[in-house]
Amino acid sequence: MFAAENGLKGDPRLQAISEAIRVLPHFPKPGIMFQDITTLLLDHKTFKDTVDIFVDRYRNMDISVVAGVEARGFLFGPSIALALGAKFVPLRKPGKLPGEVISEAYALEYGTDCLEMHIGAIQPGERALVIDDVVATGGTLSAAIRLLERVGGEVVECACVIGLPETKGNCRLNGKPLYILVEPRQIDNCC
Ligand SMILES: O=P(O)(O)OC[C@H]1O[C@H](OP(=O)(O)OP(=O)(O)O)[C@H](O)[C@@H]1O
Ligand SMILES: Nc1ncnc2[nH]cnc12
Repeated sequence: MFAAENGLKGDPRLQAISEAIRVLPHFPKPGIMFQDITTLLLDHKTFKDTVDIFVDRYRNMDISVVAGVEARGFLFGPSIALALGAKFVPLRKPGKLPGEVISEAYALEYGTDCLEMHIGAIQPGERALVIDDVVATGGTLSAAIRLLERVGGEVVECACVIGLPETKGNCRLNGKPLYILVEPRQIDNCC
């Protein structure tokens, strides 16, 4: 669900967040409209508003785990975790975590990728929020949900700053709710 349809209708922070995201056409390959959140991070107020919206939403949901998806989920997740009094668990690409891991493969547009999580990072029954910058097909978040559920975690919700149109239907999010702040803008400065 989009934040604007869920209590934040007309909230000027959402428009500011949308406008702070740079849209770069044809990155990393032709035809992709890349949603670049690094420009949002340059704007302290808007960056803080982004984190605060998530913190306000999850403050009273008894979340003890914030799981961030590599790489850009790492930019938002730790701040949210600290504000909630929760632990932060990194979900990393293959071969990056030094300890014993469990892995979940997922489909990309072309080929597959994989996310890994340290065994022992979360305990059965812990309530988790999964955070990333963008959801497009939902494949990445679905793998994240599977990882957490394999060790008995309860995924309360997945949260993203941006939801691409492909998100509609949410069919690949394993039945878990998805909370999105803004839709992508189509273009900034084309070609
Ligand atoms: O919903 P999906 O279709 O799965 O796509 C969303 C994922 O794609 C991007 O990461 P990317 O795979 O580019 O990895 P990176 O952050 O390591 O560059 C983005 O940060 C999400 O994690
Ligand atoms: N258009 C896009 N911009 C940024 N990250 C993405 N991940 C998948 N599609 C993306």
